[in-house]
Amino acid sequence: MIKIGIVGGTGYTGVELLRILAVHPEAQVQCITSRSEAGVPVADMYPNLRGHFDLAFSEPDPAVLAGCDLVFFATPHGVAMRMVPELMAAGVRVVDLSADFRIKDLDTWARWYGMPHEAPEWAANAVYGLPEVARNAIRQAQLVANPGCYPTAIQLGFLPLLESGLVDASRLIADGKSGASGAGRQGKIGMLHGEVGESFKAYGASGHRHLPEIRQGLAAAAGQPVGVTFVPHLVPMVRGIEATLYAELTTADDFERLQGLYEDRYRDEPFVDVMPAGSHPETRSVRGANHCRMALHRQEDSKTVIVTSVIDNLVKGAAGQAVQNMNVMFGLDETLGLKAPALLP
Ligand SMILES: NC(=O)C1=CN([C@@H]2O[C@H](COP(=O)(O)OP(=O)(O)OC[C@H]3O[C@@H](n4cnc5c(N)ncnc54)[C@H](OP(=O)(O)O)[C@@H]3O)[C@@H](O)[C@H]2O)C=CC1
Ligand SMILES: CC(=O)N[C@@H](CCC(=O)OP(=O)(O)O)C(=O)O
Repeated sequence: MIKIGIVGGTGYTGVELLRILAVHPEAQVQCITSRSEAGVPVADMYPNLRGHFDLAFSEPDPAVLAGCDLVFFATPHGVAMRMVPELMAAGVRVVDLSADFRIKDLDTWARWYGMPHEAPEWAANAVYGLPEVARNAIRQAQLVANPGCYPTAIQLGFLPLLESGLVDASRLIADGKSGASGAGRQGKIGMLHGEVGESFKAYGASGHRHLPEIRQGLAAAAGQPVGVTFVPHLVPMVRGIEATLYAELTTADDFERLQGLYEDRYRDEPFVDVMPAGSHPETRSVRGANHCRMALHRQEDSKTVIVTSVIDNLVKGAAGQAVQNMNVMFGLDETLGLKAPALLP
């Protein structure tokens, strides 16, 4: 059994990790931290976990965490980078769900996250944990930076186009929509039901912190710098991300090849489903599941390829992908604990 610690267990991604790990046959959660709820039994706070966990939340204690095989950080940005060096020295493996280790250029990181990076050596060593791209590196990694939610849906949707060089990499557009759980569990006026319900808006249109992460991943796929416009939107639902992606084919004739290209690229990927061209993947088709579903579209004989891509932000966009990374790191079947289909309706 893999001995697991979770730092930041009371947030949405923390409780989603617990929901997935509760039925994972190789994982044993030993410690789950919360400073504000220390001493409270996990099942008192989250009744969906009654009968699954006999643990109480505890204060983060580096000595206890150092006794784990793997620690997940489900904390706000800036927390993991302060605690990870000590865990690395103790030989513990870490999957960080925050953005602390996702961006390699630390000046860029500091600009978007508003603080200097405090563990630059580990930022350089961390493996960006998108298994569909970096499976071999993840196997060996001591520190995995779990991708952000929008960047997961967007990178998976664009990858085959960029890897094949069939589109103009300088003019990509990603239109993202997320449910409110993407903003976490802390109280914020903008996330009240009365503010989010019956309404729909774009935000971060002049620049969102996921932009440099998306750009970094797409540039690696394209083998050249990319130009990408990303605009996120807040949708009155709890879970789910839908990304509608636009790219210009360099030759119009190539559209017919694209469906085969996508199917070939993801044929062996257990969590990526390429639907028939023209389908419209819905967020509810991935709700609670670790899948990314996508479909290709073209309007008449336009040179614009449209890809629609959906994930559950808390599963493939966070906790599910983190457990997928754990499975890869420990040489387990990658789908262990993640086989459940989506909840529908
Ligand atoms: N929500 C989503 O869809 C996604 C979120 N993420 C990322 O995952 C991380 C967690 O997100 P989410 O679960 O939504 O966040 P929440 O705000 O809901 O939860 C944060 C958790 O971290 C703990 N925490 C806060 N500050 C500290 C600290 N200084 N030291 C130790 N623990 C701390 C909190 O408990 P306490 O204060 O009691 O200690 C709480 O349990 C974030 O970095 C987020 O960006 C990634 C992908 C998707
Ligand atoms: C709806 C909403 O507010 N979403 C969050 C992104 C989700 C998130 O937590 O970001 P990471 O994936 O980087 O951790 C936002 O736009 O900041």
